[in-house]
Amino acid sequence: MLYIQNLHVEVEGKEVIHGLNLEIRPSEVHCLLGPNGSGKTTLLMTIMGFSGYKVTKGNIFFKGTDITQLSVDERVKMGIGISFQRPPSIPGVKLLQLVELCKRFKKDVMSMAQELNLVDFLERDINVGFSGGEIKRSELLQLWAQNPDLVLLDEPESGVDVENIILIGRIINKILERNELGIPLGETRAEIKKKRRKSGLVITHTGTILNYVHADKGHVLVEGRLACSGNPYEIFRYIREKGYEECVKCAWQARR
Ligand SMILES: Nc1ncnc2c1ncn2[C@@H]1O[C@H](COP(=O)(O)OP(=O)(O)OP(=O)(O)O)[C@@H](O)[C@H]1O
Repeated sequence: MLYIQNLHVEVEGKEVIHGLNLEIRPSEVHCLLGPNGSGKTTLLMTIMGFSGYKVTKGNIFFKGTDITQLSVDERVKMGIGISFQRPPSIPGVKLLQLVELCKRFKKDVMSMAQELNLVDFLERDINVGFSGGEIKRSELLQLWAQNPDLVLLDEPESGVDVENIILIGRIINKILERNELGIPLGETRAEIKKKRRKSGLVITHTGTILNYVHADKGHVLVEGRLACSGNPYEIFRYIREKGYEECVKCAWQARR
C-alpha cells in the first residue's frame, strides 16, 4: 500500500527526516512513536504532499505508483487521507459543505454525523470555537466521508476525554473497516476481487488509542530516523519503563 524508500525531507531549509524506509502492506495498521520534534508529523505531511515539506532524496510509492512529485489533491483522489494534529479553523465554510465535498461514500452524512455526535456542528464554521475533542471528531467525520484506502492519523486521541476515546476508536475501526480485534471487515468475494484493503499509520504519544484500534507494527522515530520497529505493544511497554534513550540504545545493540 505504502512504500517509502530512503526519504530525506527538508523543512524551512533544515533536514528533518534523514533517509527513512517504511513499508505498510495492504490491511496493515502501523503506529509511529517518538519524542517531541522527532519528525512524525513531518512524515505524515510529506506523505500527503503538502508544500513546505521538500523531498530532497528518496521516493514514496502508493499502490505501486511513485507519488513523490504528485500534488495533494492527486494523492487524495488516489486514496490517501489524513486527520491532522492541529487542523486550521475555516471561518465562512460550514462543516457540512466540506464533508459533502469530500464524500466518496454511499453512507449519508447525517448518519455519520449522528454516530460522531456532530449533528449540531454541521452548520457551524469548521473548527471555529470547537473544543479539542470536537475538532478530533470533526476530522474523523471528514476522513470517514472521504473513505481513503490509506488512513493517516496524527494523535487522534489527544485532548479527547475517556468516554469519547471509545467512540473515536470505534469510528477509526469503521474507517479502517476493522473490528476491534483489528480483523478486516467486508471480506466479500467482490471486495477480495477488488483487493481493497485499508491500511493506517497512526501517531500516538500515550498509546491509549491502541487499546481500541489494533496496530500490527510499531516504529520509533528519533531525530528523523527510524530507531526501532517491531511489536507496538512491546515497544510501548519498554518505552514506558525505560524511556526513549534506552529504547534507542537497545535498538542499536540489536543491529550490531
Ligand atoms: N514549518 C516549520 N518551520 C520550521 N521548523 C519546522 C516546521 N515544521 C516542523 N519543523 C521542525 O521540524 C522538527 C520536526 O517537527 P514535527 O512536527 O514533525 O515533530 P513531531 O515528531 O511530530 O513532534 P510532536 O510529537 O511534538 O508533535 C521540529 O524540530 C520542528 O520544529
